[in-house]
Amino acid sequence: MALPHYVKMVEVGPRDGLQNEPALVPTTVKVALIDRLSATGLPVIEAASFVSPKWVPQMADNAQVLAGIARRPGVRYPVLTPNLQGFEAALAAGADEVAVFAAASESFSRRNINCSIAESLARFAPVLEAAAAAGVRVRGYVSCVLGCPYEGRIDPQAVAQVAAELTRMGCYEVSLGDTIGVGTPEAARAMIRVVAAHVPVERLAAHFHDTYGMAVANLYAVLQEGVAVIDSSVAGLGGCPYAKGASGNVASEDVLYLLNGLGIDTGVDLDALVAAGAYISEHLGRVNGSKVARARLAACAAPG
Ligand SMILES: CC(C)(COP(=O)([O-])OP(=O)([O-])OC[C@H]1O[C@@H](n2cnc3c(N)ncnc32)[C@H](O)[C@@H]1OP(=O)([O-])[O-])[C@@H](O)C(=O)NCCC(=O)NCCSC(=O)C[C@@](C)(O)CC(=O)[O-]
Repeated sequence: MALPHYVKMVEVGPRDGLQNEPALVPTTVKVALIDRLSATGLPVIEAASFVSPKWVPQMADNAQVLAGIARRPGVRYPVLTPNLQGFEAALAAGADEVAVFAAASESFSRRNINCSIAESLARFAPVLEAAAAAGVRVRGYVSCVLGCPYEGRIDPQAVAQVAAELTRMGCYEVSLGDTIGVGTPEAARAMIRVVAAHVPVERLAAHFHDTYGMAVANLYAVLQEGVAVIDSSVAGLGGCPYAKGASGNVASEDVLYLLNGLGIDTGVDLDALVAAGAYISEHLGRVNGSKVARARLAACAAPG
């Protein structure tokens, strides 16, 4: 299949990236990061999650984050909602889009949201109903699409079943998470082919973590299968609190460099994205997880 002409980049750093930070990141820093990201041309920035603060303390300031950001016209700011309680809180905080999150692995579902896959889907049903009534779009996630930290290999048919059910329930897009970043290109391609037999490929997103350094290669494989929505995290921030050892999402700067090199339009400015990643890396006091950003920053710092 020909490569897409346009890819929608979904920035998940402020949520997926920061949810795993051990020290609480000040709300003002989260807001400043999101505002820097929205100035880069990114069309979607996942801003927070409305989950139990006992489970993920880093996201406890979700409403303050939504209240603090300067919403840019044309940019969407989805938030994660695992149940109706989360949805109602998100709506009250002014969320314009939400995401529900399931898994293709029973063990991961239990560890992440304390219920089976079937129970999670049953919990999402009232969220989707309430969202439809409120005119709020809902995205769906499926975790562990290329491997599970507790069960190992995951059958692509299991991924397809959950993705198809989320679509049937009303999710406009389903994001497929390689939560622990164990995929390789042909496995990613094969998984997409199986899922795309049940859900149109235009409605699928790739959400790949870079634990084994394969994410960019995996993205190139699934772009060739027609996937045109990519989730990524500025400076490669993150990990998952319920997947020990999982590193961050693929870095947004690395994805953009790949897409620019392939001549695929995104509307995102690489220099502005590098600057946003430098800002948060400096705040967190950590090495920038994007190789592209490190190279660009080093080139800027070099004399002459
Ligand atoms: C789903 C629950 C809440 C179930 O947790 P539970 O303990 O089974 O829930 P419960 O309904 O029995 O409620 C227990 C307590 O939580 C409260 N509660 C209940 N719901 C909410 C809510 N929405 N917001 C705030 N508080 C809530 C509720 O009020 C109660 O409070 P208490 O009476 O004890 O004071 C919990 O397991 C949870 O919050 N899990 C979140 C886990 C999480 O955020 N994981 C990371 C995101 S997923 C991810 O990163 C993967 C992804 C999406 O990026 C894709 C990929 O890479 O694979």
